Amino acid sequence: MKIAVIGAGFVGATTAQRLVERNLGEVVLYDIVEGLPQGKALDMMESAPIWGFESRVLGTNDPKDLSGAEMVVIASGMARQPGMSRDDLLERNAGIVASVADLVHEHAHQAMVIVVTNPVDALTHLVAAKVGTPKDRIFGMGGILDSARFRHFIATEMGVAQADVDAMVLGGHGDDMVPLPRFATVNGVSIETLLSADQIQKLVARTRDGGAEIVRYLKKGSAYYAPAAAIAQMVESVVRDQKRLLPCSVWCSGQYGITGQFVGLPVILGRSGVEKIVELPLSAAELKELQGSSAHVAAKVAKLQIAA
Ligand SMILES: NC(=O)C1=CN([C@@H]2O[C@H](COP(=O)(O)OP(=O)(O)OC[C@H]3O[C@@H](n4cnc5c(N)ncnc54)[C@H](O)[C@@H]3O)[C@@H](O)[C@H]2O)C=CC1
Ligand SMILES: O=C([O-])CC(=O)C(=O)O
Repeated sequence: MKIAVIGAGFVGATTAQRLVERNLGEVVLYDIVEGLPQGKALDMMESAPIWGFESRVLGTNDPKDLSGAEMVVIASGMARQPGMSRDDLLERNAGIVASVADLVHEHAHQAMVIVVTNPVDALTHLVAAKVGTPKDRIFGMGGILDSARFRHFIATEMGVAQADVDAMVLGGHGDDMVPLPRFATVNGVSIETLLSADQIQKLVARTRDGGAEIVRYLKKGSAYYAPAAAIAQMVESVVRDQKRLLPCSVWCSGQYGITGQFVGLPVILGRSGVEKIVELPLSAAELKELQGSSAHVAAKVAKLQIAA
């Protein structure tokens, strides 16, 4: 499968690396900065004999190279700086993503699209509107990353294997995301029986702050190793038709009482894209939080004044 990654910055380039190292397809890494995607692609290809992968990555500044891509990952745009929220990126990144959406529409309008640029839920809405991608073939990345952070924090707090921890974070990928401790387990055992309410609340708060915590350390940008792993997991579920159950920002048409917008929900991802939105039996309080987070996304979308 030909997979285009748009934006050869920290997230885009690390994603390209993860995709080729897992032999998930032929990757085209596109950026507007001359030489940047070419240099990073050549560097990655020079690791192929050592690391032993056969997939190739082509770096380019020519939008024509996007032609024929079956999947497009959009990771172009500004990353936040300390003190900023993801929402503060809305106007700047909407302009960048809108111009990228025009390129995708022109060169790869049949492609399945994964949006990463923040604020991701609102910008997924923008791309869907501009490219005209069917709603089950476009989704945003946020929930897998937030869930991975929650899982990591639980594993670290308990001193157990990372692989034994499962957890789910729903809602918009922002400060009011909705971690669900009631659905978090260590090898099938609810964390509510293993940790105190106070410990769980601290893990939830650290998860909500997870992106900002990295920004405070890096000072000049945001996370990219875990984000790239999350994107690669989405791509792999589609390319290998794995039908993984993963939280992704998807178009809601009544699920969880939410209609006409993108927000993070559990979905089954397979070869045809979003094959099913899974409806969990949320408590009234969890549902209220999810709907509140989705109302926040809707307010951002309203600011973008996207033509219907
Ligand atoms: N959804 C999520 O969970 C996550 C989202 N992000 C977001 O991903 C985005 C990228 O982050 P980084 O890679 O760290 O930033 P970066 O600054 O390292 O890279 C951004 C790249 O986009 C390129 N670019 C700008 N305009 C472009 C255009 N019109 N066409 C093609 N390329 C263009 C830039 O030249 C740059 O190379 C940010 O908006 C960040 O907030 C980052 C991590 C997680
Ligand atoms: O925090 C940011 O701005 C980047 C991001 O979305 C994350 O790492 O969760």
